[in-house]
Amino acid sequence: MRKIEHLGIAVKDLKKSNELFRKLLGEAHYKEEEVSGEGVLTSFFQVGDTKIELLEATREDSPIAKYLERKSEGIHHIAFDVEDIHAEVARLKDEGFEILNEIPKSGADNKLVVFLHPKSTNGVLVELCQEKNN
Ligand SMILES: C[C@@H](C(=O)O)C(=O)SCCNC(=O)CCNC(=O)[C@H](O)C(C)(C)COP(=O)(O)OP(=O)(O)OC[C@H]1O[C@@H](n2cnc3c(N)ncnc32)[C@H](O)[C@@H]1OP(=O)(O)O
Ligand SMILES: [Co+2]
Repeated sequence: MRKIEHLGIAVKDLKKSNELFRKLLGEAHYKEEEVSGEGVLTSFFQVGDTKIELLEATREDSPIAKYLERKSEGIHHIAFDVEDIHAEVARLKDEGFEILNEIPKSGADNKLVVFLHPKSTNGVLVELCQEKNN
């Protein structure tokens, strides 16, 4: 794990939250991107060498919609940058973590992503991400 790539925050209204986080961070988001496979519309803010990812649900069965039903807005996941996602998945599986998708899927911002079940990580949803073209 090289660094915290981003923190994911579940929000109800991306437009309003973009404005709120612009005020908070002093700089606007640098991109919005829909990831249809995950049922989310994301927006990214650069903070030093890491990022904040805001996530709004785009459909009822989106993980973000389910999360907001059960809990409230707030930190949804922590994402770590990894050099070799397949090697990390194998290592973490060996260590007994529950991998939600062993085959990396397409995330936002040109990344391959894998999630670990929060039940195996002290209640924190963990995302691994690897830059697609490295
Ligand atoms: C675009 C991409 C990117 O960055 O590139 C993204 O981030 S996409 C981000 C959106 N995509 C994802 O999150 C994909 C991975 N997530 C999932 O597969 C799912 O959301 C799960 C994490 C498995 C949760 O789904 P579901 O609630 O249906 O599952 P379940 O019944 O197995 O487990 C339910 C238990 O997990 C807890 N739980 C659910 N979501 C949680 C979260 N984000 N953080 C911590 N705990 C969480 C529930 O409160 C419940 O706890 P109790 O049992 O104690 O009540
Ligand atoms: Co994420």
